[in-house]
Amino acid sequence: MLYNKEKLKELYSKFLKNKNANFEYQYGTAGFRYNHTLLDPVMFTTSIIAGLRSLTLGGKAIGIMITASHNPPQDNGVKIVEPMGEMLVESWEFYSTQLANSLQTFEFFEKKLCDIINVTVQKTIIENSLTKNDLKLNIVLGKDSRESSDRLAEIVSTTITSVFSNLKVKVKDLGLVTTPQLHYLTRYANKEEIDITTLKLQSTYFPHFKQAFIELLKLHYKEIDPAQVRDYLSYFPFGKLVIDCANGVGSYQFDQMIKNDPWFQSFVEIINDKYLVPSSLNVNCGADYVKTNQRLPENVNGLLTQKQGASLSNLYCSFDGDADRVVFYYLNEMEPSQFDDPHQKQQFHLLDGDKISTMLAKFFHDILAQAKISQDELKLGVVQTAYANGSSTLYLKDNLKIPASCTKTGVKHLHHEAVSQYDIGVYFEANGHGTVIFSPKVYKVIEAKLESIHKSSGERVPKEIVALKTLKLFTELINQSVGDAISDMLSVIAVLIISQKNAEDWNKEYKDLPNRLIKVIVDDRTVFKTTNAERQLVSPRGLQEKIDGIVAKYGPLARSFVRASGTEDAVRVYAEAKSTEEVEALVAEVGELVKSSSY
Ligand SMILES: CC(=O)N[C@H]1[C@@H](OP(=O)(O)O)O[C@H](CO)[C@@H](O)[C@@H]1O
Ligand SMILES: [Mg+2]
Repeated sequence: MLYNKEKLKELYSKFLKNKNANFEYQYGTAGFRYNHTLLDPVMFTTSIIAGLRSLTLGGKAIGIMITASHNPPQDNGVKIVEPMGEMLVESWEFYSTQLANSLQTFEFFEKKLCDIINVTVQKTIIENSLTKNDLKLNIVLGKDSRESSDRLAEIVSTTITSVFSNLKVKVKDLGLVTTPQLHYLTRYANKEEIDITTLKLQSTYFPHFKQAFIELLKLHYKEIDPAQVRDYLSYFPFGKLVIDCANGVGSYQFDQMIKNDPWFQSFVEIINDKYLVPSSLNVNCGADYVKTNQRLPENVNGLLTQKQGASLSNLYCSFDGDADRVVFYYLNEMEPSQFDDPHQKQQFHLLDGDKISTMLAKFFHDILAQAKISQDELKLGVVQTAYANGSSTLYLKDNLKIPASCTKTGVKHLHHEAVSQYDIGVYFEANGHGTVIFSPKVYKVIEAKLESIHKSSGERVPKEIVALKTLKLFTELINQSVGDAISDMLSVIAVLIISQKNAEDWNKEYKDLPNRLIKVIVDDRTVFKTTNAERQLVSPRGLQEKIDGIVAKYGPLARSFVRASGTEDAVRVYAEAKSTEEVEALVAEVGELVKSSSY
């Protein structure tokens, strides 16, 4: 038998004590995510599923992350990470949901477990003629800073080690890590085929990203003595980089990354870093707060920093609770004393996920041109969702002539589109969650070009070489497995420094249409079904026509759509229009329509 039946039964009783019999769990966009009091049973079943996934893949390391990202402090959640750092495959999301909802009696639960084992691990055993001795199970575990995270992590470790005590089991508990760090280390363990118990951020994640960032600066500012890293500061087109860490794990981890590095410390200021006070997580701060409310988080002081005798504006960014999202912003250059209200909107400029993706796309577009690589050789494209600002899509298509696709919400959809459609696929949700992926062809083209330049007549072609090396270093600086606030932040500032642009230059590329996103609570959100990358409702019947009728009143630039959230019990209404007044009126009208419909 693969599992220890006695232990399974014991833990079943232990973790099901607080089970709410009528509650239906769903592995959604971001795994299971609920109020923490509902999570003990689902932690138990999800740990078993993760264990089976590892066994099915011949002992490949599987990640488990305990987090509820930007949700309020009382929530928590769990998601499973595939060996190469990707999100769990869809068929296994289904098994996870099935097992979590089969807890009525122990017999029923065990039967369901055996059914899942039969179609998964058992197949691997037969196909590879394995014996029990060959079966290995490796789990890499991480958690965010919520109060309930310790308890939930304990359930995972206990379940894995007890239920599979008959097999060769290893669980590496990384403790407090960001979601992307967990993805990165899971991928690293499998790529390098190393014993998971030896995994350390200090020797992998931190040096990797720091190194790529510094190498990029050295490549572009050769005239400076590379030993004098401090000198590069004079090339920074902003004063300080102020990072709002949402009082979450990002503050702990970024602090670890730079703590022995006076150079990084000299241009970074971390605010909202109270990860040891879990009740403050995401409260009036963090990427979701800043993006949704389009205002500053708490604790931003001072707009300018004195550098080399000049006053330079600071650049700000906000991570979310598990540091897989980042948004940037800046303030007009005014002394703090001139502000009546530090939250005045007119002085606040948001640079969200759309601004990040368009900036990166433009940068890679220019780099490819400098490296003399055509669009036929390497296809560059951007993936967005319906929430992308209409101006960003027009800017990509009309100004930059870069293809842009639209997918359903949830990074797994964007990731899939980026991988299948493009060689360099830039994908970001408007909320700042995203990354860039580079196909194997990118690496081949870079190497082939570098080699042919070196061979050809000995003549140096510096601009082309610098462009090729820049591209190569960005494949390192970007965490390709998943959106990563730390890696994305370093990539953005690297682009700003290399192109010598400040936040205002960046923002000027296109002007966002005023937009608004609201939540409407309805009796049953599952009746809201969509098509066309979630931009149109097919159910409830007739509602889309009514929405179209309202939108038509607001002119050609106006847009509004309605969809059920995958992470909250609510329906989301998004609107954009040519003025703030119009967008407020439009979103209110569509919101009222949804609310007043008797669903
Ligand atoms: C409008 C919006 O921001 N939706 C978010 C939110 O999904 P919903 O399905 O809309 O609840 O959480 C997801 C997971 O973090 C994220 O991928 C997505 O972008
Ligand atoms: Mg997150």
